[in-house]
Amino acid sequence: MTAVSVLLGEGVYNCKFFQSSKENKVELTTLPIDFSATYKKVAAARIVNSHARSPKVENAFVAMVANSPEMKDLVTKAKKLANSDLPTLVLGETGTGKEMLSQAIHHAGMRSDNPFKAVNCGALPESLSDSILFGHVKGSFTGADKDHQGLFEQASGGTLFSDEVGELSASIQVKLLRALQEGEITRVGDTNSRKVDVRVIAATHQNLQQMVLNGTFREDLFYRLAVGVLKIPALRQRSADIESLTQSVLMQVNQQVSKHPDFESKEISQDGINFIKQQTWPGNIRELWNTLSRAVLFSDNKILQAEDIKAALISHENKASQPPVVLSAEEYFDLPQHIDSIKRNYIEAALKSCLDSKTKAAKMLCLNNHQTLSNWLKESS
Ligand SMILES: Nc1ncnc2c1ncn2[C@@H]1O[C@H](COP(=O)(O)OP(=O)(O)OP(=O)(O)O)[C@@H](O)[C@H]1O
Repeated sequence: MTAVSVLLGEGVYNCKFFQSSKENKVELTTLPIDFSATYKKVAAARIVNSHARSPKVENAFVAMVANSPEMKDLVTKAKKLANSDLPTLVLGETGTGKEMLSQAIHHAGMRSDNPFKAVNCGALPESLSDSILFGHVKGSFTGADKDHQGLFEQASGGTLFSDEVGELSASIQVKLLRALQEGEITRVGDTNSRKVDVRVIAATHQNLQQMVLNGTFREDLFYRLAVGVLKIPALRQRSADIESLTQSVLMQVNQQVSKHPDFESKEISQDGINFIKQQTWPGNIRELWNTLSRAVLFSDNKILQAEDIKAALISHENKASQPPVVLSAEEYFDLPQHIDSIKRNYIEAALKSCLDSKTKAAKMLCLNNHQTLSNWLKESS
């Protein structure tokens, strides 16, 4: 009779099989089944799922309000991704919580003891982006008076959150691809490359797939980044979150201003919450946060009412400042030209205050991306 026994090796899946018989005693044997291929996926799924419910993971996500079915589903996926160490792409409009979600993934995962570094690729000065991301060696350019570690090296063992990844120039896209593919970077001016072990979580409010089609974003980089994809819904698409988000943000705003000598903790009425629910919030949770901060600061009411929120809304103020339009029946008014001139004025003002950063100016004007801003500018000139 032949008995087969399984001996577990160092890893969970390293198995050796022995068979014993009177004739041959005990000998190493092979089985016509690839156990590791069959059970590895099941075991891995079990590990990821049990990890996804651990206290460490729950703590990492505790501050994220997620009551709506869309957000619950998203957070469940994010918890699984946290332990997978896969490159992750977080999509969502401005202010929806892309950085907060990425931080939670980092803190829930196995890299949590190492740094979380964040970079806004849209705000990187063209001439320094290479050095900021990948570092430089002394003397590589004017002002490089000592060796400098880039963010990739600073995030060693941890996570690099690359916000507005669609803004990276073609040459930096190539270097990022190499860092992801080979795990290697080269400092500016260096002849040797260095190994890096960094998880990249990229984020964007842009349509990267469209950018791939337009030829402005590398297809190979897109597929490298878009392994785990998480799309955060806009605030107006998750009304079930608005009340708890409002309460959570209000609590944090109260905490922030609590050191002020005249501080009085504020609450919000149901009427105030209903008003918040009716707004479209193009700036999402960040806009809600800023609006509530202004309302807490300016209102004399201990319980914030709808009119307090209305008064604190920037967009409402803008609308209120428009004069009423009066036109007579025989009058002609060139509305397209008027709209063009409004567009041009606002874009120029935004570019000026954002020091010519098209991405920031587009964000300021609640446009989808810098390309929309460029198109509008071209059309209105
Ligand atoms: N689900 C949430 N629960 C509680 N607070 C949130 C949530 N999502 C976002 N916030 C808060 O909203 C603000 C904006 O979030 P965050 O900076 O992560 O957005 P973002 O999408 O990365 O913005 P941007 O596109 O401008 O970079 C932060 O103050 C954050 O703490």
